[in-house]
Amino acid sequence: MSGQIEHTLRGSWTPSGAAAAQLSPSAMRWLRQRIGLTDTTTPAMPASLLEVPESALPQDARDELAALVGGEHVLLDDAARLGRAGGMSYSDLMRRRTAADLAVPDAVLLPGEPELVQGALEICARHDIAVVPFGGGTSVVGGVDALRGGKRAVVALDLARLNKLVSLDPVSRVAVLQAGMRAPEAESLLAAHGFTLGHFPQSFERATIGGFAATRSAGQASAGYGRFENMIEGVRVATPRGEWRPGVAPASAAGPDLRQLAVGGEGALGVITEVALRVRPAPARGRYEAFVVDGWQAGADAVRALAQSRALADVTRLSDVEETEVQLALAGGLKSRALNAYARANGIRRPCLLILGWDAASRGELKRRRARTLAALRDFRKVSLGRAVGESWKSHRFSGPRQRDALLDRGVCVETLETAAHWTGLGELRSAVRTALVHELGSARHRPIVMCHISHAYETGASLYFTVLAPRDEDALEQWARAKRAAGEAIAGRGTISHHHAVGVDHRPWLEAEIGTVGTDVLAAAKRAVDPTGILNPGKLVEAH
Ligand SMILES: Cc1cc2nc3c(=O)[nH]c(=O)nc-3n(C[C@H](O)[C@H](O)[C@H](O)COP(=O)(O)OP(=O)(O)OC[C@H]3O[C@@H](n4cnc5c(N)ncnc54)[C@H](O)[C@@H]3O)c2cc1C
Repeated sequence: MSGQIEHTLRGSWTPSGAAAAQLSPSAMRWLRQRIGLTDTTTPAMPASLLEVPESALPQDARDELAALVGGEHVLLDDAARLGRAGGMSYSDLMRRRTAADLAVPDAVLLPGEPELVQGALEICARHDIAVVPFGGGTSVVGGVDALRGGKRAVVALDLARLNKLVSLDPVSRVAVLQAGMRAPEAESLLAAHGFTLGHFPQSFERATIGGFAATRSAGQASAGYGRFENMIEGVRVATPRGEWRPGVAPASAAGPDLRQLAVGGEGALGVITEVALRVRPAPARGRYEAFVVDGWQAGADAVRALAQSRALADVTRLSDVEETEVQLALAGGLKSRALNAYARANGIRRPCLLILGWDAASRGELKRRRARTLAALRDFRKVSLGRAVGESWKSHRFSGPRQRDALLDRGVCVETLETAAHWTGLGELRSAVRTALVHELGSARHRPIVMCHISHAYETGASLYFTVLAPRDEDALEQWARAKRAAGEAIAGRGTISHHHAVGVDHRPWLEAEIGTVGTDVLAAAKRAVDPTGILNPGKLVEAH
């Protein structure tokens, strides 16, 4: 794992692209057979083949912005602009591979202080220029698409230079971090003081503190450390109307919690420049282990039992039969056969992988917490696969995007989507989404794999995270757009359109059905209050009018 992947790299996760993945020839043979893939290769396209329109940023605005942030921090070159053109969804990556239309910003701004972000917004508002806040650029819902929204031009406001630890209060255990700091840097700065945030999404290597806050991100250890918004004590936000800093105490009854307008505001309700975060002492001990349980429903019941008896491990992750099969097959066919034989010998017919991981301050605490989790699972049939499989999951937990690069090169349509619901409706939600995806992506030639896991569980329900693997159509963008539409329709009325990826552009068609007309009006009113002319991230989450 590298903590320093250049976040303006857009066509692949790491500079070495597919070569960074460990996909063996036997894994690829298995996949070809399983989904009906033909032997095509579609490597990433060089950036020089992508079209970059001339910058539309007016000269007077350019001069004012350069005077404010420094001429060297207003970038107009093609590489800088392409480096902030879109996020990291399958569609974003395919647009790069097929040289389809990219929404390229007219310029990139790199302010170095919160006051300069504020100043830049005021200049952009005066010149009617749209502003897209850009953190790590890992959005998978079109959140950083450089949409102009009828404005004269659009700039990407890259927060990369806002990367300082502003303060650390070890007594209250509150750290104030600037918004452009990336997760690995945040963890290593906090580790130097003996603390951790405990936020480990799969996008950890590239995503930023501001991006996590703006999208209400959820990390793999959310059961132990909470979702990102649970860690937020306060935010500093720049808006075209001026700066505000909601959040002065750990809890407050001074009206609705206004922090939540910036947290989850997706850059449409302000640019977060600093975040005050609850930190915890870095764990001295950790243990990850793996089990298989018999079938999805038994596994979901087991995770519910853990959540409802407050015995969840910090990482609690249940894969369905399909995901278990794929994980093992892509890791090496022999392992898959051996596991199935072992599971069957122990009475498990439909193995579903359950990963449990605990962090603790001491050996004693680790022992107590593990015992509590295992006691809550006592009545569920399960077979232990031991620590090696659990620790291997942990050490590969950021490798998914590398594998995705390799699959993209080989003509696979590979994408994820997520939702959440209460326990009562979770089974129906899973079936509905699965059915929709299999129907849309399947054909006589194509046999898609639709897999699912639970990685965030609550007393009242859980998230569902789907991954699809299917042979790619001629028109890759339309193929996925159809599947995504079908999944969105299946989710509407059964669960939330997003548990942690946010709304962006892609989920807007379903937002009103979820929050109602009154909810949409409340969001629009908030938008008008902070951004009267609608320059902030047009086309995402909410419009001003
Ligand atoms: C391979 C992969 C795995 C992922 N895994 C997870 C996961 O496990 N959990 C999870 O929650 N998400 C995951 N995501 C989604 C994504 O990483 C998260 O949404 C993350 O929070 C985005 O952070 P970022 O810094 O990259 O934000 P960006 O992508 O740069 O921005 C995301 C949105 O927030 C806005 N924004 C960014 N910074 C600011 C700011 N300072 N102020 C205001 N608005 C801002 C942007 O305008 C945009 O709308 C994954 C994405 C990928 C590609």
